[in-house]
Amino acid sequence: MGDGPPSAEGAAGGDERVPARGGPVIETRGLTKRFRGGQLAVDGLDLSVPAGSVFGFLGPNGSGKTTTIRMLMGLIEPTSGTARVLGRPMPAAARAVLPKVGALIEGPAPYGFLSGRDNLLRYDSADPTADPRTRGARVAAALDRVGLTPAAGKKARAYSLGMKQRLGLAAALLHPRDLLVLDEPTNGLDPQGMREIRALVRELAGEGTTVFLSSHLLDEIEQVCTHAAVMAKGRLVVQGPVAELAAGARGRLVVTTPDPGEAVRVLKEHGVTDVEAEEGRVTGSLPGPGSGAGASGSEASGAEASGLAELNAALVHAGVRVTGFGAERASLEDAFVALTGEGFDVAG
Ligand SMILES: Nc1ncnc2c1ncn2[C@@H]1O[C@H](COP(=O)(O)OP(=O)(O)OP(=O)(O)O)[C@@H](O)[C@H]1O
Repeated sequence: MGDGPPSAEGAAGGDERVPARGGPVIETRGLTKRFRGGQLAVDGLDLSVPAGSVFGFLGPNGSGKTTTIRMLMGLIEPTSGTARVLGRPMPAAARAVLPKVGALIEGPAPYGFLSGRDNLLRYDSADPTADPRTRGARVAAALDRVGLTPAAGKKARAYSLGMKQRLGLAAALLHPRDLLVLDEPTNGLDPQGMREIRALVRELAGEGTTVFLSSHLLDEIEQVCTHAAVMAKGRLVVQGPVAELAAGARGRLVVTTPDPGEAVRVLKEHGVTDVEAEEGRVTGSLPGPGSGAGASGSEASGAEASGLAELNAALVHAGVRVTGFGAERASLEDAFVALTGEGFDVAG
């Protein structure tokens, strides 16, 4: 807040390049923000968001997500580094880029004394490029899109948080957009509200809109995103397709047995770490692909499979009765923990 207005378009040399088809919709190089108090909120960020992706920007509270989004939208200037959105430099090209971007940042703030419909009419009329003759139809379509038609005439102050969030999305959807940027779109919503927003995001992505959404919820990213970047303390930990990120983490071994004590001993002897036993179920971290095995997902799982066979044989050889044996697929949370050495501890 109060970090100065975005500079006028053209200040950075009027670069007119448009992203190649399939090229990044958002691209940053060394993007850094140090606030006046000295707080380094974003530190040397290199982000690349492919066209057509649903890109999850993941990190615990305070990891720099909102600050990054504010720089991408030209709301604050970076301390150093560059950001390009839809192929144009930000904040220099903000006036040309922002009409093509729908954004929902820092929570919805409709006028409580106006109905949902009137909020959208007011919002649309503030847009000099919006044709007043088609305003009513545009607003009705946006309300319909987010499922607010039945509540369109209600004062926004009577809306639940989920309804306000949907109203914010409707405002972002008044015009067709190349990119949607949503900061914590499901924050504070109940499970039903979350499902509705996620379904909407999937629908929009299915129509070809690139969606960039921040979240501190790992399972949310796994459910809706094709790609993700993980932030911790202002720095990028990793980015890539979600399937690859999860595959990079080691799965967890699960053995079901009536002899848990013996199973624990044998597994530990064979290099399984972090072994835990509870009620006939023993779990542990697999000796992973890290040591010597190939780095790609398929090679790693090959190495993992042969390790599994040996562990199973060792258990049987030691006379441990095994009723179930296998590896649970690693989740994005496992990947995060493996990459940062920290739990993904979220306060809310
Ligand atoms: N205007 C500001 N002045 C000083 N420090 C700030 C400012 N805005 C954010 N910060 C600090 O920068 C860091 C990153 O904050 P940011 O809001 O970007 O994180 P976040 O990942 O979006 O977290 P949250 O989900 O809680 O918003 C935090 O330590 C925060 O206190």
